[in-house]
Amino acid sequence: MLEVTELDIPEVKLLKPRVFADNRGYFTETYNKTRFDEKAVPLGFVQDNESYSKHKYTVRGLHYQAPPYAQDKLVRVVHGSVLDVAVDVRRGSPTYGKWVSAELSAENGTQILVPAGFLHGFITLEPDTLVVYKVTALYSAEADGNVHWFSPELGIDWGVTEDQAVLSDKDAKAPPYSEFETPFDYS
Ligand SMILES: Cc1cn([C@H]2C[C@H](O)[C@@H](COP(=O)(O)OP(=O)(O)O[C@H]3O[C@@H](C)C(=O)[C@@H](O)[C@H]3O)O2)c(=O)[nH]c1=O
Repeated sequence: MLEVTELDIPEVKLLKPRVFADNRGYFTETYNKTRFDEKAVPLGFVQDNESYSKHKYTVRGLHYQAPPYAQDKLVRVVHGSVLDVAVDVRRGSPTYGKWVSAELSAENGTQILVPAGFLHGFITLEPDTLVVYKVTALYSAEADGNVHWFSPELGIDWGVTEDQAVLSDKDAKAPPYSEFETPFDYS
């Protein structure tokens, strides 16, 4: 069983796999290709990632990989919690420049599918947060790009002020959305 719901940008989906609880704890299939392809969208994942963030309010994002290394991402949290954010940057999309967010936690077991053509980022809501995600293209340092997470034009509600966030140097120095030229097209 896999429950799939669409967010306000319908290509961004939330997935909830069935959890089998018993006296020992639980079992769940976090990814089943047949069910995923049937209920969400057929995709070929080629890399699994894990990131650990020590502090509450660590922000990672907003990131993308330009074509031909564009990545669809299937993201979940195995310890702690995050607010996960996806921004539509597909030129010509009816929801271009719009963002959606969802809370992912170890407790709710919710996964988010962030398609290629979106900026992606998250803020940890607890210390010791472990995020794991599958992607459909291999990492490419050359194709890697970022946009400043607190760009005012985007108006993302991160639930914090800018000075509260813990960031990498790269993300702190990221160009604002006003300078971003999207490499993605809507099709
Ligand atoms: C993302 C990535 C990074 N790296 C290396 C590059 C760098 O030296 C180190 C840390 O990379 P970063 O600072 O970019 O890691 P991080 O800020 O966690 O980047 C990630 O953020 C989230 C929000 C995403 O959506 C991911 O696609 C990815 O961009 O790991 C890889 O070797 N493979 C990868 O796939």
